[in-house]
Amino acid sequence: MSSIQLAGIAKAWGTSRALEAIDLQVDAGTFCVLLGPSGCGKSTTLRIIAGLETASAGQVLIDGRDVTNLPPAQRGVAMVFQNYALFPHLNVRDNIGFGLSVRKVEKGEADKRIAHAAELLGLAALLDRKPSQLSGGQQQRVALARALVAQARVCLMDEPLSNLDAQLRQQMRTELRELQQRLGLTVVYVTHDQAEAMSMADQVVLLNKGRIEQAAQPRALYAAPGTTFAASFIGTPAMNLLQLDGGRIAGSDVVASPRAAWLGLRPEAVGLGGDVPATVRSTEYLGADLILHCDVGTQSITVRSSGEAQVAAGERVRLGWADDAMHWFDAEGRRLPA
Ligand SMILES: Nc1ncnc2c1ncn2[C@@H]1O[C@H](COP(=O)(O)OP(=O)(O)OP(=O)(O)O)[C@@H](O)[C@H]1O
Repeated sequence: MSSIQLAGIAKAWGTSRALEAIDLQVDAGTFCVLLGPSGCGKSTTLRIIAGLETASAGQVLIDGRDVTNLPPAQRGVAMVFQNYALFPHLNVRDNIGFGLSVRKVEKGEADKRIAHAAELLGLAALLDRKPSQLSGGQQQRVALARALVAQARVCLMDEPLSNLDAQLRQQMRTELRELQQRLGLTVVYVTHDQAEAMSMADQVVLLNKGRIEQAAQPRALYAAPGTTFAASFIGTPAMNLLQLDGGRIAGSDVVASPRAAWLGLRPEAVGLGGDVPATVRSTEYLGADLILHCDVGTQSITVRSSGEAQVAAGERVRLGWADDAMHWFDAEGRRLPA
């Protein structure tokens, strides 16, 4: 098993800075997700770990060994891309084994590894097919099998599920996570989908404009976002951020904290029945849940209520929340202690 460490990694193209001061520890055998909006530097970070991009400053260590100046092939990492990068003219067997023949792994050994990976990923019956005869999910598994036969202990994945439909994506998330745990792989996985990140990761690294905004276990990130950016990026619907004005929710009489600039409330932490008057602007019925978009003073607040609740747009309601459901942030968006 291999750990990964990034120390002071920076990357610039000319005057445009893509990454600054990235310090990161990925423990051996864990699943680390790089998460963030488009352009925040996720792929660049991954490519620097892989050796496909050189850092402008800083060091990459794999298992304590400085690999900063080593070419990709000598780093012991495998990579799975969004488009799978399969060869259309080769069958599944040869696609899986491609890297082995390049590295002159002996045929008997190569066949054994291919058979094992195919078995593990449910591809054994498909070895003679061409990629065009496979579903998206099967192609994704072939790309994964190719990474596995390389026997790299570090697997780097750049949005590997983004070409799959929602249902298959869900299924592959579970499969990938199980496989990673079973084989004890160290995985660094790039996505912009926070639900994917939260459901798969041991550690979520949230990036914003080339810096680490917060790195934490999914539960810790959800329970105590360190900034308003993290608060609004994680969770569906997103956390409500209510602007405060002189210790009250702006435009209302509702008393909040005099020292904070923002009050954060998760939609599921707000309930019907309380003493905060609100007007329902619109509703979204989702079966199990009813999402209410309400106005409190001049602020908008989203409430996740039970699907059984009978509330319609235009209604006046009263909302409430527990004291410990309140998150406070200062004017710069930094979390304040409760
Ligand atoms: N080869 C390059 N030359 C110049 N700028 C680049 C290059 N590659 C990436 N960038 C810039 O670096 C920043 C980070 O890019 P990166 O691809 O790492 O973002 P990302 O978070 O993976 O985004 P996305 O989710 O859209 O793929 C962006 O501003 C991007 O425009």
